[in-house]
Amino acid sequence: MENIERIHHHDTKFIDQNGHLQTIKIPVVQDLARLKILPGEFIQNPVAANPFPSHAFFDAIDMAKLRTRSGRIKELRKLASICGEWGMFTIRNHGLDPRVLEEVEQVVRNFFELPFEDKKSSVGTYTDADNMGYGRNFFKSQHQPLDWIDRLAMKAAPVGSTDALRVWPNNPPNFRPALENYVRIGRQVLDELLEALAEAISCDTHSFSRYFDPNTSEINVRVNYYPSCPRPDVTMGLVPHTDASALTLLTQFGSQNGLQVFKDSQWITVPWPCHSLLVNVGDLIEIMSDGMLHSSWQRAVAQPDTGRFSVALFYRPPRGVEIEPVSGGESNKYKKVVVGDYLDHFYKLSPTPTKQAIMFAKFN
Ligand SMILES: O=C(O)CCC(=O)C(=O)O
Ligand SMILES: [Fe+2]
Repeated sequence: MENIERIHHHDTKFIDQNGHLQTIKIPVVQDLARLKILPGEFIQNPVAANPFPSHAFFDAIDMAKLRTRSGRIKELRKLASICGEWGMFTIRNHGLDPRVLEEVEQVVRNFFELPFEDKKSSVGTYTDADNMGYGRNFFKSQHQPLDWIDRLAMKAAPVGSTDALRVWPNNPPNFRPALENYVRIGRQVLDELLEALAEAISCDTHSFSRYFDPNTSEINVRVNYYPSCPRPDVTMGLVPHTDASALTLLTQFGSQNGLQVFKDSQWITVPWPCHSLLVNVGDLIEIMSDGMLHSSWQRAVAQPDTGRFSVALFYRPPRGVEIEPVSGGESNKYKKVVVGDYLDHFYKLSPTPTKQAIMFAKFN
């Protein structure tokens, strides 16, 4: 009993099957980790966690080479090959100063080190199920197994989109400037990669970038914290999913073996070093590229003796934009979709046991 009193709870809001807004209390994983407790709601069935890192390796895309006339073609070939195989790739020489990422790590750690009540008051409350703020998100029903994760989510673009909601922590005070710095430079990197990816599959340079607008495109920031877990073999850090973005830029720290991708009929640990950048292809690029690029089916596993953090920037065109697959021949495999319609469909359906949401944009 004594232990139970020391576990705080997130008030998690979700829309139930009847369309009603519900609130449920979900234990704060950081507290469970401190007490080394794994309640039954966290047990995933069937247990599919594969904590064994495989020997996979892929080389990082060298953005300095992409920026040279002589190196670009070769690097684009490498990009097409790695991205085609994995639905994701790592980058180096991207120009994002390591100090920017160090500051992100610092403020994220400082935030999670605050006592629960201070974390809560730092972020404030949010009143609907829009997945923003500190707590648990993407929750569907009381019967859903819980993931071993605490999260913090904010909208960084369009600028001012969450100013009315108090979802940016005000403690530590430099949290928002540090993250916004990462977003500002991260966006430049992603804009470059949108063009490179289009060229890599022999399409017009602007095939993907033309849907983005500096003033209205969206960037959501998600900080994922997977505290050390007493039973990583029976639970999951984050259930399998694709990202509902065009591209997602990620960095991670604390540990590096948490992210897995489903490839060649098995889950493989992504070869992604701490403090480096990973770019993940989301469903919207799969649609825009008419399936020539595919979004990765990914998940995160918890780890026994170390906590892990990842910070993800989800980049996508404005909700009202209609994206049209590049034409690859006689007939397209994917349909035109309005971004907002796709997102509504995606979040209504998720989580799914297999890669399903994308069928919404596919012929047959
Ligand atoms: O923690 C990670 O490495 C991945 C997180 C992720 O897939 C997500 O936030 O969508
Ligand atoms: Fe993801």
